[in-house]
Amino acid sequence: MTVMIDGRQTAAKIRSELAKKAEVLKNQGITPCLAVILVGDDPASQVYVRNKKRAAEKIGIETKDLHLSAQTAQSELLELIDSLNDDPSVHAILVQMPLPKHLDENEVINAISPKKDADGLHPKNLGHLFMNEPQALPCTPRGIMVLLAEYDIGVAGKNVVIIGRSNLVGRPLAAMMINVDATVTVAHSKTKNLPEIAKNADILVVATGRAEMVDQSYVKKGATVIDVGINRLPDNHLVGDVDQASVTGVAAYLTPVPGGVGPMTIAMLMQQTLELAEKSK
Ligand SMILES: Nc1nc2c(c(=O)[nH]1)N[C@@H](CN(C=O)c1ccc(C(=O)N[C@@H](CCC(=O)O)C(=O)O)cc1)CN2
Ligand SMILES: [Mg+2]
Repeated sequence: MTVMIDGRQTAAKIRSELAKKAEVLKNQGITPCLAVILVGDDPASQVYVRNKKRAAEKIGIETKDLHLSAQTAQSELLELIDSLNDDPSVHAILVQMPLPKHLDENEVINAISPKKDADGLHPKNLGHLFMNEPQALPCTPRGIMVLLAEYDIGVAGKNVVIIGRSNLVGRPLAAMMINVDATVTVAHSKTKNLPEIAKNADILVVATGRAEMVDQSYVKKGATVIDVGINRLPDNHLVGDVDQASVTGVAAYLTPVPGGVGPMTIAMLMQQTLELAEKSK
């Protein structure tokens, strides 16, 4: 039997706790505020930004909506970030990724004050994570750790295989897993014998960006499978990086797409915004 991990329900529970925290902050004279920067008109990014703003509103977090044209120059974006860094009414800043190709994402992330780093992607915050003294954390991997805890899936001493080495997911997740005593393998597109390596995992995290790539030949019986992928098929339906039908019955736990990791990313962004607002006191 495979238990489907309900990210929607877990995220909703977290959001209702966060609404109470936001109320407490407001009573202390702090209105938490998240600045959301979107450059260009990528349809998926527009949906994510809209969902983030909606979630913030419901919790009682103010948002500053900064939508820039796809032709925005790097210098203009950096100036905007500078002004938000200096604005005491803004507690958290996020730049929706990916940015248009002409922009340098690393330089942009580096420009955000680490104290207002809603996504936990600034090199200083990643450094804190690597030293196991976490400050702001990347939202998707943090959401995965919370989901595992919610379902009492132990991590210490487990073999964790992460397929994908992005700065957004794979690399920070590896650090988080090491910090709680997992044995971690990070695999990627150049990894040899990938199914064999994946089959060694007690917890398999798939963030390849390739629709339904991972089937049951990658999964050990009884493993936990976390699907980070979001792929829209030509018929408009959404699938993950895991072939869910193939893995069902083999995995003990599986995150669905949609409704698994995605909603947790947004809940963690809200949590981090409140934490940054709290620390600004
Ligand atoms: N600055 C950032 N950019 C990006 C991040 C990020 O964490 N910070 N992650 C992804 C996109 N993303 C948030 O930005 C994100 C993606 C998907 C979901 C989500 O809730 N997905 C739903 C399905 C939504 C749909 O119907 O399309 C689900 O999985 O159930 C939330 C956040 C890249 N960029
Ligand atoms: Mg670029």
